[in-house]
Amino acid sequence: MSVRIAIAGGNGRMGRTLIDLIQGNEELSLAAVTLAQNENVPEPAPVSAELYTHEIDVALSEADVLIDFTTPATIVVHAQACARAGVKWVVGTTGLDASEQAAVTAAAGEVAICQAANFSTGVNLMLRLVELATRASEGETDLEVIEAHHRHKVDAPSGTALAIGKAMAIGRDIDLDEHAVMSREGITGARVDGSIGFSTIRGGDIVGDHTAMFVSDGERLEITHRAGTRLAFARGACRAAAWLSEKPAGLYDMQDVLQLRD
Ligand SMILES: NC(=O)C1=CN([C@@H]2O[C@H](COP(=O)(O)OP(=O)(O)OC[C@H]3O[C@@H](n4cnc5c(N)ncnc54)[C@H](OP(=O)(O)O)[C@@H]3O)[C@@H](O)[C@H]2O)C=CC1
Ligand SMILES: O=C(O)C1=N[C@H](C(=O)O)C[C@H](O)C1
Repeated sequence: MSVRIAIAGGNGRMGRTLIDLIQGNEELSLAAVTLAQNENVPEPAPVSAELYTHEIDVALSEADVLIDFTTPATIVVHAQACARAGVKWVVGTTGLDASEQAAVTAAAGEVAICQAANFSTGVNLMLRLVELATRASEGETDLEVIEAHHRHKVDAPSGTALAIGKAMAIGRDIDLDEHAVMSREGITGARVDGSIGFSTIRGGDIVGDHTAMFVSDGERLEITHRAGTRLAFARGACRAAAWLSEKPAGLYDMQDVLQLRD
């Protein structure tokens, strides 16, 4: 039996990529696609127009797992809807505030959820390498994260950049919020020792580039991941959906799916 998937945000960049991908997937079948209230079924529609709905509850009534790459503003409604319907949830949306994140965590008490800032295999391996490199680096090594994305991206730094910063903070045994420097401008003064700096680039159609830098006097290590296509994220999200279908309630991430934990 295939796992029945509802896709939220079917007209979005990730939503369209997922619709195409799921059609060739033997483990998953497409059960429903949601649209924002202001959106229409695309013409021509890539799948039967009957699969599209504006109502999340209608979509969930047909599905085992919701794959969701939409906006932070949808998170609370989708969290409550998944918990109510007993539908598992793959959450890729980034830029959540504390109350939106709390809604995800609360829903994980009812259903299995896989949440990741980045579903690509490469970035998840990179997160492990970053933690390892931070642990191995000297205390005076300066830690910096650079990310670049397409001109339409609305949140900064990217969720992945923040996840890289978190991996650095874990490796150094410090709190990211207390040590992050999100931007620099004007007479900033010299670099603060022990800080983790973030730099953001937005332009054109860049799918998603991330570099973790370990800079010390006399040498520099850079770990870079470049996504060439959104299929890298969509494949991971589909893998997470299939994996999740066997799991009890709880909050998981892509490290669990890829068995990258210690
Ligand atoms: N974790 C990961 O691996 C990845 C995460 N992302 C994240 O996923 C999110 C989406 O990215 P992307 O696809 O590029 O963005 P898009 O803006 O292309 O797609 C989002 C879509 O969701 C729609 N939408 C908004 N509200 C609802 C709703 N209530 N119900 C259904 N649809 C809704 C939007 O409509 P409208 O435009 O009318 O608001 C839009 O069509 C972002 O937060 C991004 O950072 C992206 C790639 C990979
Ligand atoms: O908005 C995007 O496009 C992406 N967002 C995610 C993020 O914020 O890290 C993942 C990927 O980099 C693409």
